[in-house]
Amino acid sequence: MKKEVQDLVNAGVMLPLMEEFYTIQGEGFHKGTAAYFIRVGGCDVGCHWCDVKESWNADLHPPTAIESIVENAAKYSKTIVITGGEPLTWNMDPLTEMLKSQGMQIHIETSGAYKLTGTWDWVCLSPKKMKLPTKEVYKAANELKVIIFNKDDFRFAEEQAAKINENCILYLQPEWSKRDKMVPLIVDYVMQNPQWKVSLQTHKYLNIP
Ligand SMILES: C[S@@+](CC[C@H](N)C(=O)[O-])C[C@H]1O[C@@H](n2cnc3c(N)ncnc32)[C@H](O)[C@@H]1O
Ligand SMILES: Nc1nc2[nH]cc(C(=O)O)c2c(=O)[nH]1
Ligand code: SF4
Ligand SMILES: [Mg+2]
Repeated sequence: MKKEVQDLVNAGVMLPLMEEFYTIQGEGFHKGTAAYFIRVGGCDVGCHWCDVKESWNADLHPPTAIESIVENAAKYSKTIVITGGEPLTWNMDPLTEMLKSQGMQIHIETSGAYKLTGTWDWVCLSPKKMKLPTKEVYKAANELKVIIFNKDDFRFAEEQAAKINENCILYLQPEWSKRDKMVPLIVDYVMQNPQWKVSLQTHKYLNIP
């Protein structure tokens, strides 16, 4: 990548854009709501069950001016979800400022592993054991969404819930490939521990992006 472009990416005024699509938020608190998704490339958290591994290598995704990202988004929706990859790999201040100036509601899907940048109307924190969230993200999170791949993830979920702000809504979401095994355990767990709610990847059942 040319140095000029690299500098713009580092500043957050260009971002490696993997894909953008208008769909229904499938997961968590806003499931069922129409939203425009912006998927930014780049992630080195390394979840072995990640369902978008193609996003990891930022070099495979074209550096794109945030003006053009915002211009596209404005055609579709007032509700924007920034995801990835790990969006907090990059400085989210310029993108979120520009989306806000267009009056958009901006949500983020994040592992919280890097510095919290950007201004957000909704923060979905999905913490990962390999790279834990920063203190700031625990404070800012509106929902905590822990992925359940095995039984130890229930322990991890409680450990994360102990660190989160008191208004945060708590979700357990089955890892997709383990859903048949994990869903019954999650159902029992939520009935025993009703401070938690179930989140499913409903878009996968609906066969939409
Ligand atoms: C692909 S990640 C991108 C955003 C950010 N890197 C993160 O992990 O939160 C979007 C959401 O999908 C979840 N996810 C990824 N792979 C999954 C899988 N195989 N089963 C269930 N949820 C998954 C993540 O935990 C996260 O909540
Ligand atoms: N429909 C739909 N809802 C989603 N919620 C979080 C997603 C993500 O990959 O961040 C996602 C996604 O990829 N599609
Ligand atoms: S942090 Fe998110 S994008 Fe990165 S590997 Fe894990 S699930 Fe995938
Ligand atoms: Mg997804």
